[in-house]
Formats: sequence, structure tokens, C-alpha cells
Amino acid sequence: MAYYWFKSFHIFGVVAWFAGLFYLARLFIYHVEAEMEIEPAQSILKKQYTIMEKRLYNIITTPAMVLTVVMAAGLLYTMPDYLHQGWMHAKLGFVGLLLFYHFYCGRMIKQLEAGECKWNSKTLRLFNEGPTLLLVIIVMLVIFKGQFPTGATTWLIVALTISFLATIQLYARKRRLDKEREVAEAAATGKEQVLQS
Ligand code: HEM
Repeated sequence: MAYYWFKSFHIFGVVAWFAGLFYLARLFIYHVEAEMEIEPAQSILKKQYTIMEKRLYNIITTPAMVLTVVMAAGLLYTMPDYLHQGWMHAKLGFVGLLLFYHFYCGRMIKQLEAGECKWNSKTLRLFNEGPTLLLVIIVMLVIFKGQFPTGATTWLIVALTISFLATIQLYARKRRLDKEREVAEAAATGKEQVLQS
């Protein structure tokens, strides 16, 4: 029975942890894009994003990470044989990368607050794909364990997933270009009005 409790709370933890990581990366993008705004909007937005990032990281994302790991330890305690299986070693390796990503986000909150972040919104969008990729790999490992499928259905699912992700990227790129054009047009109109007055 303990195994099912650990597993249920492990999955609750995973869902909340990823929700936090996905939203955090989105906030980083908005935070960096606030640079394009004029004052006082820029300072107000940056201050607000810092508050939101800290609350999300400290109140949801980190406790969810702790819950996931503690419940995982409980699962391994009830199923010690998993520790000798290759898929679990691979899973632990990818979870290590996820933990690195998690703590790097904590560092990035501090850098953004101090105005020392070197990332732009384009590279942050790529950074945002990290947890998605790790989620797919880790879930596949835990479901298929040692017998990863290589049949036609698998390749169809892989192709559909890639096309889905590519569509999202293209749409995001279109929105970014539209926004940049709007900002440039607004700046040009502002200049014209100043010259006319
Ligand atoms: C601290 C690292 C982790 C350890 C040691 C760990 C260990 C485990 C173990 C032993 C199970 C039970 C497997 C079974 O009985 O079939 C499990 C289930 C599961 N884990 Fe993890 N896990 C960890 C982190 C994660 C992460 C980060 C994710 C998500 C990306 C995740 C997703 C899942 C899922 C979805 C299940 C349920 C699978 C099923 O019921 O078939 N785990 N985990």
C-alpha cells in the first residue's frame, strides 16, 4: 500500500514541479522583454516580475521538487530492485540534469533582479524547451523501462510531436516579429509627432 501512496504523491509533485518550471521560464522571457518598454513602465514591470518569480520558485516549484524527490526515495525504498536496473540509472541521470536546470533558474532570478542576466528572449525560449525535453525522456523511461519500442507507431508519434513543437515555435516567432514591428511603428509615429509639434 505504501508504494501506491508514494507513487501518487510522486506524480502530484512532478505535475506541480513542471507547472512551476514552465511558468518560471515564461516569466523570464517577459522579464527580459520588459527592457523594450519605456520608463516608468519598464521599472514597474521588472519589479513585478521579480516578485512573481520569487514567489513561484519558493512557494511552488521548490517545495514540489522536494515532494517529488522525497516520494521517489520512498518508492525506491519499497522497490529496491529498481536501483539495479539500467532504465533507473538513465532516469536518475536525466533527473540530475533537471535538478541542475531547477537550481540554475534560482540563480537566474537573482541575476535578473540585479540586471546582470546575459540571456535574450530568443535564447530564453530555447532554455524553456529544456524541461519539456527532459519530461518526455523521463516519462518514456519510466513507462517503457527496459523495452523501448522502435516500431512504426513510435516513429509516427515522434514525427507528430516534432511537427507540433515546430508549429508552436513558428507561431511564437510570428508573434515576436509582429510585436517588434509594432514597437518600431510606434517609435516612428512618436518621432513624427515630436517633429511636427
Ligand atoms: C528523484 C528522482 C526520481 C526517482 C528516484 C524516481 C523514481 C521512481 C520510481 C521508483 C517509480 C515507480 C516506477 C514503477 O513502479 O513503475 C517512479 C514513477 C514515476 N515517476 Fe519517478 N522518479 C524520480 C523523478 C521523476 C521525475 C522528475 C519525473 C517526471 C519527469 C518522474 C515521473 C514519474 C512517473 C510519471 C511515474 C509513474 C510511472 C508509472 O506509474 O508507470 N519521476 N519514479
